[in-house]
Amino acid sequence: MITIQPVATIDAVVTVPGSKSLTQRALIAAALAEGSSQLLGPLASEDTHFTMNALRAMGIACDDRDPNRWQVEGSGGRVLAPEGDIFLGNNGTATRFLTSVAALGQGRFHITGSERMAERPILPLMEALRGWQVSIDSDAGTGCPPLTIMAKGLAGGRTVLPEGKSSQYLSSLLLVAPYANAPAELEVLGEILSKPYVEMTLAVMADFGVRVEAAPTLNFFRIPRGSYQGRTYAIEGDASGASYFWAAAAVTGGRVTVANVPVPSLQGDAKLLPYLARMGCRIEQTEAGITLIGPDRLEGIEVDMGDMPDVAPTLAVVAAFAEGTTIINNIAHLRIKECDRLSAVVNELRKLGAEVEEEPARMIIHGKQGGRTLHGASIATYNDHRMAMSFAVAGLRIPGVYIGNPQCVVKSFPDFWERFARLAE
Ligand SMILES: O=C(O)C1=C[C@@H](OP(=O)(O)O)[C@@H](O)[C@H](O)C1
Ligand SMILES: C=C(OP(=O)(O)O)C(=O)O
Repeated sequence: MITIQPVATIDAVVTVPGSKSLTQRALIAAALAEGSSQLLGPLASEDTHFTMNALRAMGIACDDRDPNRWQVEGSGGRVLAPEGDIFLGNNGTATRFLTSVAALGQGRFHITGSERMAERPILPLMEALRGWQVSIDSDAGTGCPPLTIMAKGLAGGRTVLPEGKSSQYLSSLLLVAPYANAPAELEVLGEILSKPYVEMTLAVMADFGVRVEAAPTLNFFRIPRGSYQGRTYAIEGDASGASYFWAAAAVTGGRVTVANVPVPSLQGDAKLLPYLARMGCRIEQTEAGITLIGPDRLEGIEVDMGDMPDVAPTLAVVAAFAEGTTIINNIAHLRIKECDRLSAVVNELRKLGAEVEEEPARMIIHGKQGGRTLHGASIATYNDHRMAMSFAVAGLRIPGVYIGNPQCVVKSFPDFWERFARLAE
């Protein structure tokens, strides 16, 4: 349990660790590439170590002794079947991405994870891989991990990705498609949520030398055969991690500059900034970074967060301090994250005294008197790093906010609490 101390105001410059999404994509592209790669400014966290250790077990040499410069020796697309299980904890990105990487190999791969990962679906990805002649089964028949893959490479040709609530299925297929035995075509059914992550995947693939032909709607792709080329690759600071610091300025009427998230960014979560601007915050872009200046009075807004689920909890906490109502639409996919994040955010905001409505795919927050009616509470974090980090922001304004299981931030931001405490200095 950690106690958050309220602050009068904030004036700080912070840096954040490397992007989790970019680090994991770069690790995979580098692992499959011809030649070696250096990743500059990567994220060292529980999730990225799960990814790296799994790649090592598949025969890829990764050297992370220098925390700012990881070295990866590309295998040219060769993937070995490890003796034991590939355990990926509650890392949804790695579980989805490495399932397809395993399919490139030869032999049996067994992918497992935490109890929660066994509730996070992967069936649409399994079905699309079957379209490329991959033999893959969910051990319990639930369409969730653990999974067994009897790998013999990807046939390529045309396959269809059924509708699902994660863009990670699509990114996963795209990342490995250049290594199929024949040029690949991929059709995607239904609404695509979290689209900027797909654009990020295409950008990283292009940076490592593979260009994909993509329909503007992202529902059809042609992927040529090819291979990634090893390179030196600089990773942006994590925009989702930065959101807690910008939110801190928003709720305290203070000022926070995040030094290492560029705008424009490859990360869709940087688009939280225009939403915070609509709530009344001022955004300034200077050589020092992106500065957010909180207003005297935050206004409620209506937003679609289908494209940026990871910062929906951040916005929800800020909304509790606004005057008027905030409606966050299109967030059904929050229910299959580290926890059911839609319910979790609603429950914990209510503990702080906020009036919140929960619907299947949206959340309505009635900000009363600019947060002056809120009070402290012990916040449960459901072993979800984003619950811990977003509710910490509330504690900067209201006394008596305690965050349970604070160490869950190791998933994406191991030294979050040290950096957060420095806001008060
Ligand atoms: O591709 C990625 O790196 C991610 C995609 C998103 O997941 P969904 O596509 O499942 O929404 C996001 O929530 C996750 O943290 C990272
Ligand atoms: C949803 C997340 O991650 P993943 O899906 O990779 O577990 C997250 O980091 O918020």
